[in-house]
Amino acid sequence: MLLGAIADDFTGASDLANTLAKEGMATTLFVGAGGKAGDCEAGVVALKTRSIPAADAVAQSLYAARWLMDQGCRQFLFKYCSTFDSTPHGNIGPVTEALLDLLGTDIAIVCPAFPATGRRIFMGHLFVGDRLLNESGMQNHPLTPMTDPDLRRFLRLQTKGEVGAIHLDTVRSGPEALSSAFAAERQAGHRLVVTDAIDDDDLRRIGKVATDHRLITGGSGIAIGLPRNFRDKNLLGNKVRPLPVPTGRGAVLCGSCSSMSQKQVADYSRDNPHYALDTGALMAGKLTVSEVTDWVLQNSHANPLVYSTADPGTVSSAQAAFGRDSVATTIERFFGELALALVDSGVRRLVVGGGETSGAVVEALSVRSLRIGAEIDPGVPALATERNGLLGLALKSGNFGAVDFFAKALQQVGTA
Ligand SMILES: Nc1ncnc2c1ncn2[C@@H]1O[C@H](COP(=O)(O)OP(=O)(O)O)[C@@H](O)[C@H]1O
Ligand SMILES: O=C(O)[C@H](O)C(=O)COP(=O)(O)O
Repeated sequence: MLLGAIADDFTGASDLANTLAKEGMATTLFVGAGGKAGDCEAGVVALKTRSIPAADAVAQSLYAARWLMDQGCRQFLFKYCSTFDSTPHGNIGPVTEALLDLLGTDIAIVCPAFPATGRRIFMGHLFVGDRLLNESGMQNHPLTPMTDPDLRRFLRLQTKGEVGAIHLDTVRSGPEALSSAFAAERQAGHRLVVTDAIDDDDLRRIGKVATDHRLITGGSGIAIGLPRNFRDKNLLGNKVRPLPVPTGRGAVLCGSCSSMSQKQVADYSRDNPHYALDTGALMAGKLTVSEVTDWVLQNSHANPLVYSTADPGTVSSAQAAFGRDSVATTIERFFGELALALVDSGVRRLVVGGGETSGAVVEALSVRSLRIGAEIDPGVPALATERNGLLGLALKSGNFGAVDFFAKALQQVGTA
């Protein structure tokens, strides 16, 4: 294994694995660290650490990093959300600083840019499309409302040390100038450096200069230029293999409340059976997994949708009534148990919307690794794994995918 990545949620891990596979690295997505790595050139360890206490996120990330070091990795990538999903006391800073210490290195690029999905960084500020982060809808996220687009200022709330910055004009001034800028940041003691990028060429410029950086952090975009560095050193073996195709019934589970997920749920619901989870009934213990499982199986000929997706007002009301963390945990657990019941009842194609939701589903299925297939929409690949036979999955990041994503994904993760 050449490149080892640690992702703070499952859709993000899938998104990064997609980028690395598209750029020609034989990539495996691991559910947690440990066990046999098999024959891959890039390993992405999916964790569910984005919204847990920082100390726990650091411990789990260091365990994963040590496992990747044992697999022989030369370069390490800490992958978080392209919308920098975190909180003022969140985990991106502490995990990055702990990884710098473990890996014995003194600089980490901080670059969540992912232009293919509209995430761009200019003068240290994160844009989603033509909106600043705090006006993009991410300010309404149920767990990590993003209210400050200034990454340097926001990240500094989480770090021990000062946060540096390299702006677009330097990124575009050639490899020597960019290397010198990183050296200057090191000299200034800035171990985390927010680095501008507004298109894929910027990401490839940064990736090329970062060829010897032991640790890099960002969204999946920052990985675009990394496989080329390994190929230029004749380290890649053209090992990418096509994905096996499962056959069987499908279902869609969506716990994401993003603005795009709301559109996707509405679009899919027009032509397919759909079931909206009643959060109040769920919190009162009046809604059971078995009754929803029965409903899905009765409608399984039409690939039904089950969702908790709701508008920000509805989400806020539920959080006020039952507590943010309690609602989140209960809904995630419900989707995990539902997915397990469906797969063990013969469902062979599962499309999941939401990062935390996907983590709950994949962990409930107790699968150890997933293979990466073709990209369905930017940042979302088809995946395959084994549980009672071949299982096709798609783990959709909250705001990723076109409006018709669910129907498209069901067709691309297997056949009916
Ligand atoms: N109707 C709802 N009310 C409150 N919280 C919800 C609701 N539906 C989902 N959630 C919670 O919101 C969070 C959504 O996070 P996630 O699955 O990562 O979606 P995204 O990818 O959009 O960030 C999860 O913890 C989920 O359980
Ligand atoms: O947007 C990204 O970089 C990732 O794919 C991601 O982390 C999305 O997280 P979400 O919770 O699924 O929105």
